[in-house]
Amino acid sequence: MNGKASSRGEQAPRGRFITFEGIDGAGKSSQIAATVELLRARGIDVEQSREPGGTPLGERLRELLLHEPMHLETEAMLMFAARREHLAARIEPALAAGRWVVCDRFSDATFAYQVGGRGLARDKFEALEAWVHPRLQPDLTLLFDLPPETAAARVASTGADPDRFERERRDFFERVRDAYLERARLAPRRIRVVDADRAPELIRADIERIVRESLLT
Ligand SMILES: Nc1ncnc2c1ncn2[C@@H]1O[C@H](COP(=O)(O)OP(=O)(O)OP(=O)(O)O)[C@@H](O)[C@H]1O
Ligand SMILES: Cc1cn([C@H]2C[C@H](O)[C@@H](COP(=O)(O)O)O2)c(=O)[nH]c1=O
Repeated sequence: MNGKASSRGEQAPRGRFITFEGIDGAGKSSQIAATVELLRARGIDVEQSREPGGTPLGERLRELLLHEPMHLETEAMLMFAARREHLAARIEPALAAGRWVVCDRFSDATFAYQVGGRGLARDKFEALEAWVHPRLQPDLTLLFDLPPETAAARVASTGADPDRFERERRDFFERVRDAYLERARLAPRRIRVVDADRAPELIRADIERIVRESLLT
């Protein structure tokens, strides 16, 4: 389970890939930390990462993506460029070595934000996804669902300068939320919708149960 190679040189079982998704301010960050802690307490070797980002190049692309105005297709392609690097440099090697990867966002975010929020053509998203990760999908995706006005109030309460996405209007986040829920309907076994409009302890308990039932039994 912990991904270390055995002394007899047997191949470690492939690690598991868990992603967290939701609109900005959904409350993923602290729940990701708690999930990583839960897995480590079980003796699982876990890498935590995020998108866009997760590699030195990906983090530089993140700076551009979050702060530099750009064409919608440029935005989608840069998201997938950062993802390609992330897969090659971190995700694939970790999974192959038996380590688990817990990642803040993956391609469901591109479907939600670029297709749903911005109106990118679906066939362009599908072509990029098929090119960059034709076979890989997360083993489990936790989709934090809540009304955009609640999420916006949470973002505002942090007092941090909002980035290019956080400055979007409520109707943008309504479309992003709808696209996430559509994606969840298309992959109900993989994408589990979590009611994020609740106290953190209740959300945490739900996530523990889902992770246990889906991946630890
Ligand atoms: N269940 C909750 N109830 C109320 N406030 C919460 C809850 N979860 C998180 N928050 C608060 O909301 C703010 C945003 O949370 P957090 O940074 O975890 O969201 P996020 O989903 O990671 O956001 P982003 O995607 O924008 O980085 C923080 O101030 C956090 O303390
Ligand atoms: C992976 C990915 C992300 N985004 C957007 C979503 C968020 O607004 C930012 C990332 O910041 P976070 O708050 O740290 O999650 O990027 C996107 O539009 N498309 C994507 O594929």
